[in-house]
Amino acid sequence: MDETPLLRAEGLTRYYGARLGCANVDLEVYAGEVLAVVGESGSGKTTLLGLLSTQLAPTRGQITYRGRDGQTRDLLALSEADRRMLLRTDWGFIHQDPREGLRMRVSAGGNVGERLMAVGWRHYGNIRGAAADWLGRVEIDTGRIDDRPETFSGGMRQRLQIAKNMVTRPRLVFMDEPTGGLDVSVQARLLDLIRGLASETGLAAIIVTHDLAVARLLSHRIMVMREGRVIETGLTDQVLDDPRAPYTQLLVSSVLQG
Ligand SMILES: Nc1ncnc2c1ncn2[C@@H]1O[C@H](COP(=O)(O)OP(=O)(O)OP(=O)(O)O)[C@@H](O)[C@H]1O
Repeated sequence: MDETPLLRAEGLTRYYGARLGCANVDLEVYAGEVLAVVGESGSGKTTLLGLLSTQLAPTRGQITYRGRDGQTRDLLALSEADRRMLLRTDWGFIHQDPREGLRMRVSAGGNVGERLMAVGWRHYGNIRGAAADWLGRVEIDTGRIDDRPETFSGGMRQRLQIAKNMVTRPRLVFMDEPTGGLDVSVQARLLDLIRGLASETGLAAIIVTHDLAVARLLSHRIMVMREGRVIETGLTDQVLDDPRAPYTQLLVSSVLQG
């Protein structure tokens, strides 16, 4: 692993008026590492993901990112155009609801191809070839390349959203409950797929989930949040097998009982 983190946040704090979203979050993510952010509803996970991906402005705090050129930059000082470029190339964002990450009336191939065109690909045959390749990798029949995602099942839509994000070979992917709202059997397949892609491509990922089983399966490190604050952080197996904070103990045991 590279010694400089890919992404580093210090003291990240966000208030919505008087209501706290999250407070004083410090974190680092290294290349090839999957970090899970877990916590109950309202603990600040989505807020944190929004802040880290620069879609939400912090009240306080700093975020730096190491680009492909090896330079570490202050994310909050980037121009809007540079931020947008990062989101299209170096980063991916997998929404819980695939409809937020896809254009439902554009063909599956068009959805994937669009992202390549945004980074300058022009040759139709190459774009279609890359789209077909990625559909295959996420186990969507390439015969469906001209179909719209509105004709796809929930699991297929989510796999298409993943293909769309992965086609530009991002270095960091943000995922917000990527398997939420899907049947358990569909979830299991999707988790396998994400795990395979992450280890194959050396991708770094920050995954927000309330599901400890998802965190266990996908992440190397875990961060537990409660009421906007980080309660505990560490290696996933260590934290889940031997939680230190009483709150984490409660979280882990309630899952075991459930
Ligand atoms: N747009 C907003 N305006 C006002 N308060 C907000 C807004 N978004 C989030 N909050 C508040 O910030 C806190 C953290 O919410 P957040 O959505 O980040 O939690 P979460 O852990 O992602 O929850 P969930 O799992 O339900 O999505 C909550 O108290 C929430 O009410």
